[in-house]
Amino acid sequence: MDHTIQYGTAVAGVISILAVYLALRRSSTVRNIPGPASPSWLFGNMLQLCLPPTYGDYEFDWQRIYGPFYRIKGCFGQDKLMISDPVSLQYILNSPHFKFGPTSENAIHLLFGIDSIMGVNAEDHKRIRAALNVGFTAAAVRDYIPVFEKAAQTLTEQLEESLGESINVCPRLSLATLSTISEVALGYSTKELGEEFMKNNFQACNLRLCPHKSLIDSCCRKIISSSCAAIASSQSAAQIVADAIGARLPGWVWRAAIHLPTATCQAIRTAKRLANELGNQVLCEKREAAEQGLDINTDLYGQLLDLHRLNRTKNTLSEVEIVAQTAIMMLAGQDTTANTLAFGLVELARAPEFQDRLRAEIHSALRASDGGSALYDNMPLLNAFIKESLRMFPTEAITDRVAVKDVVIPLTDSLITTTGERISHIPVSKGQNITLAIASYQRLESHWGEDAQEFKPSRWLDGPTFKGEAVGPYANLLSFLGGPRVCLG
Ligand code: HEM
Repeated sequence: MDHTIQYGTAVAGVISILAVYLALRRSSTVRNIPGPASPSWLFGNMLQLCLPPTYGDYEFDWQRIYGPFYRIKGCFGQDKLMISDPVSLQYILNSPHFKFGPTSENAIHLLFGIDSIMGVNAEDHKRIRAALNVGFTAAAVRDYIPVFEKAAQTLTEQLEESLGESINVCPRLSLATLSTISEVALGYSTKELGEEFMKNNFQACNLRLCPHKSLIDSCCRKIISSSCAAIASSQSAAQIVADAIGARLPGWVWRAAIHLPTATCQAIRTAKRLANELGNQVLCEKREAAEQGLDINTDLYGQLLDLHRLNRTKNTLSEVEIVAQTAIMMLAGQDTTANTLAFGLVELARAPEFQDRLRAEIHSALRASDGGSALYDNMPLLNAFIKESLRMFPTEAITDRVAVKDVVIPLTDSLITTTGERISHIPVSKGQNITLAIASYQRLESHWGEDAQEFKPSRWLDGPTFKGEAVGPYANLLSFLGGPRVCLG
């Protein structure tokens, strides 16, 4: 009898849990957001999103059909929200209720370290950003111009030497960006970085696990020309499933897995070791130089060390904290910048007339500068070209976030759910996976106009470029994201 009661209670319990689950499933707003049908339970819409023949083949169509806020299926039937609505994006990027998706978070910890600017959160993040900012103010960047010009000159000479030959510009652009970053951040030339570091940094940039690499991957499929073979996508269906499984594993499994004898784990371990050695070596040399009374305020690390030694502001970093930024500093800006330039060059090659006008503008500005640095802000065509390259080819085309608590996301315009309800806010539960669709946002016709899919620098010269909410730190673009974690560089 007792057993029958216990059995009955257990069955009633299971049925109640099931009923609550089904009720929640039914009432889940996310489930009722319209979106494309899922072709498979295993992959959901992920193959269409991540491996289309050309970037955006499905994504941009979905946006046209369902608007800037829709639902797709991830692997194993998971509901994901795809968001390109400017009001929602602005809200999410500035809200403390969202964090990196689990795969990005674990990859950041492994590759850049938990004490790097991308690995820390809340107050620590604010403090490290405030400290690093000395190297990224408008005045600091103006001081870097001779370094940028030297790198551009070297690259131009190399390209001129290979006139008439078919060459891959991507590794050269990558080398040029690494050399400028190394010089302005550490005061090191690429020669001083050493062969092993350089080789490993290129490899680490290309690791599929590298948070910036996955961004670049998703964007590279946009390139139709084979001239950028070096930055061709390395994603595959197996990797998409592996990422989905990895996202469900706790952090300790990731930390344990890094010791596996695979090529990827080996490359990550080496990248971290080399960055640590480099950071320590640079600080040691600067400490000695300062002790000899030399000025070390000539690059970012010198300034950070000087501020720490003299304790001039409350935002100083300890030597250990400065060293911990080396991996992110050397990786974050290299391929992001190089690939943006590569996409821009492809568009220039396609538009010889525009190329001629741009060249004329640059030559005239150089003549006006009379041997000094050209005034880049006074080159409207060049600035329009840069903005349009960033708009069309954001290196972070999509990026994932997770809600850390139940939260309500605002929308620009209301939408009608699959149950016929009109809603102007979307309630999402803690743990909800969200994809910030940056490339889609930057081609939103309601925001940028009917020609949003066209590469058209003139849009930046012909009056108002966009309608509605302004977002992002630069030119209303989200290529550098926004909010407290906006790109530092
Ligand atoms: C065209 C060039 C670049 C693009 C498109 C770009 C894009 C981005 C994006 C989208 C993020 C946000 C990542 C996320 O939170 O998911 C980011 C963060 C970051 N970027 Fe860049 N980046 C560029 C160049 C650089 C350069 C040159 C540097 C410095 C050397 C740099 C340093 C950083 C750092 C340190 C962060 C982390 C900021 C934080 O978490 O507070 N970036 N970048």
